[in-house]
Formats: sequence, C-alpha cells, structure tokens
Amino acid sequence: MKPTPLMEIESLRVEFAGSAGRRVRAVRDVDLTIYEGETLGLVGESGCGKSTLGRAMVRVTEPTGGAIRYLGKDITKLRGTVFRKIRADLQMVFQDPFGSLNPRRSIADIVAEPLLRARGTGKDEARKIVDDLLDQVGLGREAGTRKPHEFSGGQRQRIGIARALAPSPRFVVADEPVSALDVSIQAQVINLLSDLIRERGLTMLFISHDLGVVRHIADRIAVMYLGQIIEVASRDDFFAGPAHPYGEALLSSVPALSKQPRRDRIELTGELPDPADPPAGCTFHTRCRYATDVCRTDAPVLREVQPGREVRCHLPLIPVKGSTS
Ligand SMILES: Nc1ncnc2c1ncn2[C@@H]1O[C@H](COP(=O)(O)OP(=O)(O)OP(=O)(O)O)[C@@H](O)[C@H]1O
Repeated sequence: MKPTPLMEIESLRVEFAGSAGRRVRAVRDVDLTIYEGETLGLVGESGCGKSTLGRAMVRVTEPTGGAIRYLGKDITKLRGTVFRKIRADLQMVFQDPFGSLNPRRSIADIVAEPLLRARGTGKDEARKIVDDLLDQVGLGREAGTRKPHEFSGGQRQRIGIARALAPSPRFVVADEPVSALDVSIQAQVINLLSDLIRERGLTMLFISHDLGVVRHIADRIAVMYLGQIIEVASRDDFFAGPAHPYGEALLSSVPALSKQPRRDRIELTGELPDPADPPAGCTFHTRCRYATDVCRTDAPVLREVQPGREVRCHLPLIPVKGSTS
C-alpha cells in the first residue's frame, strides 16, 4: 500500500534578524514529506536548523516563506478558530520538560490545558482523558494532584509527553526529548514513545543530534546541514552507509554505530559555517574531504539517487540509479 503523506513541506524558509542587520537563514528552501504513521528522525549538528524546522512545522515559529501542507491543506496562512482546530492535531514535546511546565499548576491541569483550549472538551471528559494518559505514560493517575517540582527529569518528560498527547494529535514534533535526561533514563522514555507511536498510530518528527537515540526510534532519517536537508534515507540504508559525505562523517564519529574500521574513521573538522553567510556552491564543501571544483561553485540540488533515497551532493557515496559510470 502506498504511504499517505501527512505533512508536505515545500520550499520552507525561516529567517531571523541577526546581529548588525544580518539575516540568519535558519531554514533554507526545505522540501520534505512525512508519511502517515512513520517516525522521521531529523539529525545534524547543533545550530543547523533542526529545532527551527520542527517548530515551524507546527507553527510554534512562523515561517518566512514556503508551504506546510497538512493532509493536503496549506496551514501556513491559517488563523483564528480554523487554525486552532488544526493546531490540536499538531503537538510538540520539548527538550526541557521543567522549563515547559508551569510550576504552580497541578499535573492534571497542565496535561488537561491543551485539551480544554484546543478541543473545547468538557471538564469531566478531560479529567478522564488525563487520568488515562497519566496511567499510560507510567506515572499513575495519582500524579495528577501533584506539582512539577515533585518529579524527576524522566518523570517530567513523561508529563510533557502526556500533555502533548492529550488532544489526540496526529503529528508530534519531539525536539531532543531525551537529551536532558540521564542515559539510563533515556531508553525508558524512548521505549515509552515507541509504544505510544504504535498504539496511537502517531506520525512523528523526532529531532536529535544523537544518532544512537535516533536509530532506536526512526523509520527514516533526514540529515540537515546549514538550514538544508542534504540526505533522506530509510534507517537501514542510512546506517548501512550514508550517501552524503556529511552523513558519513557524522556516523563515523559514533564508534559504536560506525561500520568503518577505526583507522578509516572520518573526522569532521572545522566549525559549522555562519548561517547568515553560508559558503558558495555546496555549503558543505569547506569541510568535505571529497570536494572538487564543481562543489566550490555549483550548489547541488536534493535529488533521488535510489528509490526512497535523496541526496544533495555532486558526488554521492552510493551508486546513482540509471548512471552508467
Ligand atoms: N529566535 C531566533 N533569533 C535569531 N536566531 C535564531 C533564533 N532561533 C534560532 N536562531 C539561529 O538559527 C540557527 C538554527 O538554530 P536551531 O536552534 O534551529 O538549530 P538546531 O539544529 O536545532 O540546534 P540546537 O540543537 O543547538 O538547538 C542558529 O544559527 C540559531 O542561532
């Protein structure tokens, strides 16, 4: 059966005013499709634009240009009640559960809030939904009467997840949901998210700089570099060998995941260039060990090199379909 696109991002741009009148192009003409029921892992170094893209998809951050189609409908210009209804379908789990929970309110009120606001659910029904959710995320309904400071980091992230799921969303952006947690707790929260994704048929954008975490949860991987998507592949294809030199370097830097012998590991040298002033040609050429003249002058486009596999590179590291060379 052909997968149904749930979110289709077209030429999406997000720009911020930087210092000295410069414009930070955090998301640059991104095209990306997320299919119903899948978890897409979005990876890349800090500052490459992952959070901005995720936040723009659910319009926590307003895009500067381009389209975000949710079930075929562009939601970038929607306002008022029409948007509020759709907004309930699109939720976010944040990295820092403590920072995103109001310390003075009870857990039941915190979890119920998006349900009452976005769906207009009655108080009694909301209470029942909240109780069930607190059970489902493993805290137990008794947790509803307590306050955020009474919980550990992992428990607070469970509260954050319950709150995001309260309005029964179809699409969830999880932005580094386990990076603030101890490694021993990370696996528990990832397992919980995986169970909830399966039980509820959720579609998810899972943002992380940690490839080890992404490998446990994502069906497909999208790699971002300086505001652009530079590779999209199934999880198995990506971990078997990325097609973009940047993905290769990222994977090579995680010894436990890399298939390369130690002596062949590739080091990613140099800083991420300034997003307000990206290099000409391929933006990765300044750090790429394979770069040739064309990479310094011509910007590559994101193209399908094998079925289901896209790469933005003049010299991909895998055979290109239809190529005779
Ligand atoms: N509100 C803002 N105003 C100005 N610049 C911003 C703003 N938000 C993000 N940026 C800049 O946009 C670029 C992308 O940031 P973003 O947080 O999306 O990256 P990221 O890949 O999610 O990194 P991290 O994992 O560190 O959050 C960075 O250069 C960042 O400094």
